[in-house]
Amino acid sequence: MAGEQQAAVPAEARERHAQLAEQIEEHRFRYYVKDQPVISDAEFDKLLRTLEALEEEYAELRTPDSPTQKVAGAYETDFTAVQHRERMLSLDNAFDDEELTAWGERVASELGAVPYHLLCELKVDGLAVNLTYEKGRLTRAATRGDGRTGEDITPNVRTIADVPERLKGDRVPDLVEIRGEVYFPMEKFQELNARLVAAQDKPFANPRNAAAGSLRQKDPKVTAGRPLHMVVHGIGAREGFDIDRLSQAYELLREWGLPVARHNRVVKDLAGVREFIAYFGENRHSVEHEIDGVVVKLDEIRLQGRLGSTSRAPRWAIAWKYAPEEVNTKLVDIRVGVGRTGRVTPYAQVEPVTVAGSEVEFATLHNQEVVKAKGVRIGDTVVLRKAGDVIPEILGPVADLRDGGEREFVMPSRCPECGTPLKAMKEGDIDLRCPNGRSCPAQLRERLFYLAGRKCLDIENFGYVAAAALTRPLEPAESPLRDEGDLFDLKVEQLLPIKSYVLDQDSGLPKRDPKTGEEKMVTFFANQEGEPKKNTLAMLKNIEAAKERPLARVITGLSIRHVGPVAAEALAREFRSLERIEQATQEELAAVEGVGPTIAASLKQWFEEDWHREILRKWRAAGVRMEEEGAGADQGPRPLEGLTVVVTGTLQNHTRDGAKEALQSLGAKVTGSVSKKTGFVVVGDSPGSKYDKAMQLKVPVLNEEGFAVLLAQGPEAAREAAVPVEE
Ligand SMILES: NC(=O)c1ccc[n+]([C@@H]2O[C@H](COP(=O)([O-])OP(=O)(O)OC[C@H]3O[C@@H](n4cnc5c(N)ncnc54)[C@H](O)[C@@H]3O)[C@@H](O)[C@H]2O)c1
Ligand SMILES: [Zn+2]
Repeated sequence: MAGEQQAAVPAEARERHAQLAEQIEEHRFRYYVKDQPVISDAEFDKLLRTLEALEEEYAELRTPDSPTQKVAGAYETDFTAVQHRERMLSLDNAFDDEELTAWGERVASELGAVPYHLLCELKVDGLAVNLTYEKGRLTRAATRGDGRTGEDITPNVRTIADVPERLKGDRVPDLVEIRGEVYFPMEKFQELNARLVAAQDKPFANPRNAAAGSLRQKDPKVTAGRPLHMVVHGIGAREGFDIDRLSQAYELLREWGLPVARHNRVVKDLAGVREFIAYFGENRHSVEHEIDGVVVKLDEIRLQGRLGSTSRAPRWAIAWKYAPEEVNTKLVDIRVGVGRTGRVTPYAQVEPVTVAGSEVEFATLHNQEVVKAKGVRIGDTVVLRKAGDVIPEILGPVADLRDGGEREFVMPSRCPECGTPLKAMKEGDIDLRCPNGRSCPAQLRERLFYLAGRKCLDIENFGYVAAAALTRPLEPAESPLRDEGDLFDLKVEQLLPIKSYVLDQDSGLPKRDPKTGEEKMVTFFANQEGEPKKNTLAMLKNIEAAKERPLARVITGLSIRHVGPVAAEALAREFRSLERIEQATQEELAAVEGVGPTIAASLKQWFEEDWHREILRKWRAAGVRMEEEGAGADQGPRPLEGLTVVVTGTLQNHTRDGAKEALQSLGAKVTGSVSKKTGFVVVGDSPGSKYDKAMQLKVPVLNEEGFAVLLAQGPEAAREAAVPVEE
C-alpha cells in the first residue's frame, strides 16, 4: 500500500481486536492442549472470521502474531518439543461457492496458460500428525503444534494399527514426512465415554476430541487401548524420490503400506470440484470417518511451489466446509416419553438451536443406561449432533463449563402419564415399560396415531391432535373411546363436546400460545356453534373407508411388539386371515420367513390378552376386513395345503417371490429354513447351505423341473421327480 493513506485504527476496533485475539488463543489452547473445547467449531470459525474481517478493514491490525497469521499458538506441554523438517500448515476455508470460485480464479490467473489439475479429498475430522520415516523406518511422530514445532508422540502413534512401523517395497526413500489425520470412529465413541464416566473421568464432547485426547496421553498404554485410525493426506520433506503430482505420490505411499484415503478424485476444473462436494454432501455418512468438508489441492507439485504459502496456509489448497452437524447448547431437562408399546424413553430437552438446517429442541437419549454412559447432567452445556435425516442426539457434555449447579438424571419409577409403576418386561431388559397397555393415555394416543398413519389404516384428518383429544380429554371426564376397539363405532355426537390440550408430537407436552405462554386448548371436533367441523366429518368418512384396508395394514396397526409392516406382510401372505394367525402355533408362526421366534412369541403373548382379542371382536363386528381378499369360501383348490417348502438359489423360470406366490396360492407354506418338517426344498443355481442341510436331513430336493411337477401334479408326483440323495 505504498503511498496510500491508511485509515487510522479507532480505539474501539483495536480493543475489539485484542479481545477477540485473546479469546481465540484461549479456545485454541483448550482445543489443542486440553482436548476439551468449550465452544463448537462453527462458533470458533466465526470468531476467527470476525477477526479476519476486522483486519480486512484495518490492515494495521494484521500483525505477524495475530491468530489469523498463525497455525496455532506455541504451547508448553507435557510432551517433548520436536521440529518439523517442513512446516505443517493449516488451510484457508471456503464457506460458500463465492469463496470457492474466488480461490479457483486466483489459481487460474496465477498459472495463466499452464495446464493443471485439481485433486479433491475429503476433509477428515481428526487431528493432524506428522510421521517421519527414515530409510523406511518410522523414527518420529509429532502433533502439528504451531506448524514448526510439534509434540513428540512417537510411542503413542506406534500403537495405531494403521501406521506401519516399516514401509514396504524396494523403492523406499531415504526420508519422507507423511502428513495425515488421526481419527476416532463415531461408533466407538459412546463406548469410550461410558468407560470414562464409569471410572469417574471426564467424558469427551465429540469423537474429534476423543481422538486428540487419546493420542496425547502421557502413557502410551492408554493410547493403545483406544480404537484410533489414521488417514494419510499429504507429504512434507522428502529425499530420494521425485514426484510430479500429489495424486501420484499417494499411489506410491499406498504401495509403501500407508493408509491413503480411498475417496480422492482428480478433476480438471471447479465444475468437477462442485460435483465432488455435492456428492459427499449427500453421502457424508457413507465414509468410514467423520468429515467436515472437502479439501481441494492443486495436483501438480511444481505448480504448488509457484503459488506458495502464507504464514498460515498454502495458497494452492482450500478447504470447503460443509454445514456443521454439531452445535453446543444447554441441556434444559431430561424428560421421559411413553411409546406406543409402552417403552419409556428418556429424551433431552435443549435450548432450541438450529443445526443442519432445522430447529432442534429435543434429542433422543434411548434409555437410562445411555444417559449414564454419556455422562450428561441436567444443566450441562452439551454437544448436539444432527447428522442427515437421523434423529438428533446428544454426543457428550462440555465438562469444563460445569459450575456445580448441574444435576444427575434420575429415571422415574412410575409412568409420567398414568402413574403405573414401570418395569422391565423380562430379566435383563434395559428398557422399562409402562405395563398399563390398555388405558395408559400415552400408549393409547401413540397407538391411535400410528394406527391412523400412513403405514397402517391411512386415515386422513386423523392426526396427533385428534389422537390426543380422544385419549385424554379435559372434558368430558370419560372419552367415548376406551381403546382402539371403539374406533369404528365413534359417533359424531360423541366427538362434539370433547375439549383437550393441543399436544406436541415430539414431546407429548401441551403446546403453548406464543403470546400468552398459556397451554393451548381446543374443541377439536366442533366449531364455535357446536357443530361438527368439516374435518371431523371427513375424518369419520375416512374411518369408515379404512375398514377396507388390506389385512397386512390392519395387522401392522395393532402395534404388536416387533410386528412392523414387513412381518405383517409375511403373516398376511402366509395365513390370509387374523383368525388363522390367532390359531397358529408358535412354531408355525416362527417358521414363516420374515417372522421368526421373537415375533412369534410376541404374537402369542399379544393374543393372550383378553382386551386385545376384544379389539378384534369389535372391529370384526364393525365390518373391518380381517381376511386377505380372496381368502375365504371362494378360494380355489389348495392341493398343497399342509405342505412346507423351502426355496433356495436362483431359478430360471421364476423369481424367488414368484415361486413363493405360486406355492402359497396352492396352499403350501413357504419357510426360510430347512428342518425335518420341510416337505421339499426347491433349489436353483448356487443353492448354498440349505441344499446341504436338506441332503443331511434327507428332505426331498426338487430342481426346477421337479418344482414344475410339484405345481402341476402335486406332492406325490414330485417325490418321484426329486433329486436322488447323495450318499
Ligand atoms: N472449538 C474450538 O474451540 C476450536 C478451537 C480451535 C480450532 N478448532 C477447529 O479446528 C479447526 C481449525 O483447525 P485448523 O487450523 O487445523 O484448520 P482446518 O481444520 O480448517 O484445516 C487444516 C487441517 O485440516 C486437516 N485435514 C483433514 N483432511 C485433510 C486433507 N484431506 N488434506 C489436508 N488437510 C486435511 C489437516 O490436519 C490440517 O491441519 C477448525 O475446524 C476449527 O473450528 C476449534
Ligand atoms: Zn402409562
